[in-house]
Amino acid sequence: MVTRSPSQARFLTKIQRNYPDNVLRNASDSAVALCSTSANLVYARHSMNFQLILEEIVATLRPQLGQEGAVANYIPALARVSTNQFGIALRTVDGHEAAAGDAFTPFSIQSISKLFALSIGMRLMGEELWDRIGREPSGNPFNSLVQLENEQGVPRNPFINAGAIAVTDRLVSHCEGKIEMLAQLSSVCNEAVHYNPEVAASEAATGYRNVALANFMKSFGKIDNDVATVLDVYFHHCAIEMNCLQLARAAGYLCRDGAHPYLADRQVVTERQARRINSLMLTCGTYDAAGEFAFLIGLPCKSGVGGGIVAVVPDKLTLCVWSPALDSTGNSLLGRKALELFVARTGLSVF
Ligand SMILES: NC(=O)CC[C@H](N)C(=O)O
Repeated sequence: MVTRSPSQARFLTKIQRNYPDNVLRNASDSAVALCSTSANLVYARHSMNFQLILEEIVATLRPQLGQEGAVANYIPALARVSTNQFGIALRTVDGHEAAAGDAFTPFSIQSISKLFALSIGMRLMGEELWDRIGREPSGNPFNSLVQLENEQGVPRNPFINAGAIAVTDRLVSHCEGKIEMLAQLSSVCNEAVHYNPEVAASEAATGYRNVALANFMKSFGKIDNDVATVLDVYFHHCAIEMNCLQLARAAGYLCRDGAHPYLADRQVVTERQARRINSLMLTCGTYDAAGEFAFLIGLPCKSGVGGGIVAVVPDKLTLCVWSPALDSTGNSLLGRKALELFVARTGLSVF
């Protein structure tokens, strides 16, 4: 007799509802896609070989490497990264994995860390976290100052720089921010992860806008701790290095209702919190391109200027794609194209 925790049982019921014949749980690299017709909803079985799909995406996009976009050169340590790289990896709810291209090359996770900082903040503080941080898309670049003045130092959402600095301030009040982040990430991706000290130092040396954002919020009484301390933690979070597969694993709790990707009986966040994080990723996770991402891809996504994008297919899988050349909104150009191809090829989208 298998014993299951309430969260595991809830999760299993949900999966069985979505997949009546349990194909996803039983077949190694197959999945079931929920298809709709104009008349009614039907469950259609597609045999999906995810490894093959990822390899096809790499083959399609590799010829476009280095043609368009630019690396984030406002952080000197990132300006040296070769644009000639592309990786993609995924992990399904039942732990099957696929990886292609440069999926094992470590890169700077940058703003993808905002996703994990938010998760830690929600776990530690619950609703209280929202006293000083909004939940609306900003419609402005990720490092913009303009809205803060009108909105009395309350950032629009936790995924722009001002919002993540505000989250980091709350973390500094509740825990050892740097240590907690590494502990959390190492736990959810099942191996040790590290900061790149050179990238952290490079950010600190040139992070004038972040210094301005933090001081501006402090002037409104919205930052409790010493600004330099908060920014030191924030810069270190951005400077964590991981590869595509590690990130696909680490974000796994977001496609399994908050349940830890590796540890039975352990929630990373609650089911409701996981749903809310996914909602914020969809509406705010790619800055002022969030509308375009929702329109073209329709998945909760979180990007970073290192060129990584994490995407969630709720109840099914988490995906990470990486290519360093960015578009004008700071999102990976080929990363976005890869996600478009993945959704077109698999039909896996929340819509
Ligand atoms: N969008 C990003 O990835 C921005 C993160 C970067 N470290 C910054 O603070 O500007």
